Amino acid sequence: MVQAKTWVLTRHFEGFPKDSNFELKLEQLPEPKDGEVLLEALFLSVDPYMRPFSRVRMKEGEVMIGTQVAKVIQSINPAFPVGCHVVGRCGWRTHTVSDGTGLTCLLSDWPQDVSMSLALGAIGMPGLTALYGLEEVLGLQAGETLLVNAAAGAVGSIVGQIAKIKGCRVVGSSGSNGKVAFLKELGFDEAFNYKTVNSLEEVLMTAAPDGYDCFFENVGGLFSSVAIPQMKEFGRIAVCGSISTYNDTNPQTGPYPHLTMIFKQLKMEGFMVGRWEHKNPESLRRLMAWKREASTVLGIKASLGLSLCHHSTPCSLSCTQFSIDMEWNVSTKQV
Ligand SMILES: NC(=O)C1=CN([C@@H]2O[C@H](COP(=O)(O)OP(=O)(O)OC[C@H]3O[C@@H](n4cnc5c(N)ncnc54)[C@H](OP(=O)(O)O)[C@@H]3O)[C@@H](O)[C@H]2O)C=CC1
Ligand SMILES: CCCCC/C=C\CC(=O)/C=C/C=C/C=C/[C@@H](O)CCCC(=O)O
Repeated sequence: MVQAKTWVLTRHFEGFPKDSNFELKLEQLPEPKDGEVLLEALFLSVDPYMRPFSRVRMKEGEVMIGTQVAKVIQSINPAFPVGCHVVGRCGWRTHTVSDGTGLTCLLSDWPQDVSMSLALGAIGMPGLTALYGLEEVLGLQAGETLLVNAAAGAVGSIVGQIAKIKGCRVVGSSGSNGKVAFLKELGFDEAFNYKTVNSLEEVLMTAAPDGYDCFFENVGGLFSSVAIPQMKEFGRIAVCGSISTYNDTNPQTGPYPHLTMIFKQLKMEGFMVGRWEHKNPESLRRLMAWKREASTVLGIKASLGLSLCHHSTPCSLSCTQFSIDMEWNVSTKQV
């Protein structure tokens, strides 16, 4: 009988998540029955969406939500034979008995020299979010100028790279000089540290004096208020995330964008990556093809072992994220 280690959300987050929000619990798993598989987690994902999602979708005492790459170690389900690798919404746990619901096999020809951790990053949900935001929401065209914030993150870094592949001019913001250097390495035309600039407005204007055709919005709040007036007439904004507001205990208020949106005739559309799930198999192949065409393109490791920022491990960019070490100790310090 297998014993799973699970991380349980003991208390809903108030402000920034803390170690004390979680408790390690052991769970005896039953033997898999007909149609079931036993999974062993290899890579675990931590994404910003878990903060707002957990608040509305979870009860205290439940295993923390999250996606993982897992290996099938026992199977009575022909769709998932022993040894195959899957992506599944199993939550923060080492082992899972699953009837196959919500499991997706990794691309059958996943190359040996590409870490499967990318199935949680560039060639997984964050990569798909970048692709759909650019193609389905913004309809980004060659020659256009794109702004993306949280640009060194799992989504933003792919947004910038795909936009460059499409022949666009890309401006990205991030919160450290190390991340700015990383964005330059990825081929961003302009990158700046929003925490140290004297004037966000000035730096956005200097980076794109004629304004922005498209804005891939990950941050919300103050950044958004300053960026929206920098759009060109008929500019398009894809609202992917609002990470600067997820830990707020009191909602942020204005300035509100309505007047700028009217005068500049802007389009702003929120989206969730799941809207285009039917396109995922083909889209994942496209992301993998880009990754294979040029080793630097989309070459960001999602996570190694169970360390959970989306850069390489150890992360040289000082991301403040959750991490869970190989002994399954959870921590919210920098990784
Ligand atoms: N709509 C959808 O379907 C999806 C939306 N998302 C959203 O996309 C966004 C990016 O996600 P992802 O790339 O996975 O995230 P990552 O965890 O990879 O990166 C997040 C980065 O956001 C920046 N950030 C954090 N707090 C703040 C803040 N208060 N103000 C400004 N920036 C901040 C930090 O970078 P820095 O140091 O540069 O500030 C941080 O590293 C999130 O908003 C997420 O919710 C993600 C997946 C799907
Ligand atoms: C309920 C409030 C939602 C607010 C939206 C917040 C942020 C946007 C965002 O980050 C959306 C992310 C979507 C991620 C989807 C992930 C799926 O692949 C799996 C999620 C299901 C799960 O983990 O159980």
